[in-house]
Amino acid sequence: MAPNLPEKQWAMVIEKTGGPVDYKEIPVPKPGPDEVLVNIKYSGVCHTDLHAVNGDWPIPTKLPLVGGHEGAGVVVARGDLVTEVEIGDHAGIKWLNGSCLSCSFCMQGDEPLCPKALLSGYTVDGTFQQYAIGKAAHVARIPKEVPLDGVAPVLCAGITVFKGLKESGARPGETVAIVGAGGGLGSLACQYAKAMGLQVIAIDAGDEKKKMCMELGASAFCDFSSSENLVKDVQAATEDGTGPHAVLLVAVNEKPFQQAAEYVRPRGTVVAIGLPAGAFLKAPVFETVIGMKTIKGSYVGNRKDTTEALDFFKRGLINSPFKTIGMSELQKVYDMMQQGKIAGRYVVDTSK
Ligand SMILES: NC(=O)c1ccc[n+]([C@@H]2O[C@H](COP(=O)([O-])OP(=O)(O)OC[C@H]3O[C@@H](n4cnc5c(N)ncnc54)[C@H](O)[C@@H]3O)[C@@H](O)[C@H]2O)c1
Ligand SMILES: [Zn+2]
Ligand SMILES: [Zn+2]
Repeated sequence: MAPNLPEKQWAMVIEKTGGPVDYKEIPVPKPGPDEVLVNIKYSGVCHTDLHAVNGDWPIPTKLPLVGGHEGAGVVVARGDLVTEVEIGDHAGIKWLNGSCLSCSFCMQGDEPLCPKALLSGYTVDGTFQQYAIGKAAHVARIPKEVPLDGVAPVLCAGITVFKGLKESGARPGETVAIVGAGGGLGSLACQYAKAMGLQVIAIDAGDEKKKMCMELGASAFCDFSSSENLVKDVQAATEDGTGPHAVLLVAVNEKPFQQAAEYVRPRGTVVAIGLPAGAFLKAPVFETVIGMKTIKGSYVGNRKDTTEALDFFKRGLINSPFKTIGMSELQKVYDMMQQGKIAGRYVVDTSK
């Protein structure tokens, strides 16, 4: 442990499921032998953090809990076994805090599927604190020339949509519908899709999100709140009217998970990423079979996806909007998120 580290730090903590989230002083954690301690400067706020507060999902969180899993900062201490990460390196703590690295999933680069995976801001404390712990093998290596506020949302939203687009099999020139395009994952998905040479149909609600999606490179916007027939509108937005080649579902609402298989093009792929509580996917068997459609899930990304997603950002290909707010005001972000009012991503500054 570096001698000049403080004993205490500021953090956002929930004591029980349902919140509230309190700004309080807690001890600075000490890294274990295979871990690093990162002085988090900025952390993005993902809808997953709100699911964790609300207890939406079938897996319980640890309690008390420090949420957050898009944390970007500077390595300030490391355990005795850590050789590949240096003090002073810029690093990111992402959703996958650690995995066993030796099970059959880890061995083939499917670390998110590891039965022993540690989840930041869920099963271990996350990044809504000034000093957070990550397994050295899993921390994201952030190039020094990259701004830590702007890169924070890449650490979950970016990696996840980048992986989802790869899983969709969509090729340059083809069309992808992004459902929930105005949110955190969606806004990054518009940019990654554009950078990959895909055409984007953005689906979300309201003029602010429409304007943002069009600026991010979408070629069409469908407003789910005012459309009388979304399936027809999405198909009509494609060149030959047969629907998009792929659909990325990043909305936090069950309805689009029951619609996407209807408007995806024959041979097309629906990729489910958003995790609305208690929701089910639905598809008409007849059209799915005779249209040879694929429906699949996609879950964050592995270490290689992380490096690649960060590299897109470093090359200046990803410029999704974010707003910065003091970490102590996290509850305000949750309130806006609950109401679907955030266009893009909020990033918290851990110094305030
Ligand atoms: N699979 C994964 O690996 C993974 C990773 C990160 C986040 N997630 C999940 O993805 C979801 C999205 O997270 P986020 O941070 O982008 O949330 P967000 O709140 O920023 O964005 C969600 C967007 O969906 C839009 N929306 C709501 N209903 C819709 C509908 N019927 N049609 C189209 N759009 C609709 C909202 O207006 C909003 O813009 C969350 O459930 C989160 O837990 C999954
Ligand atoms: Zn996330
Ligand atoms: Zn494993």
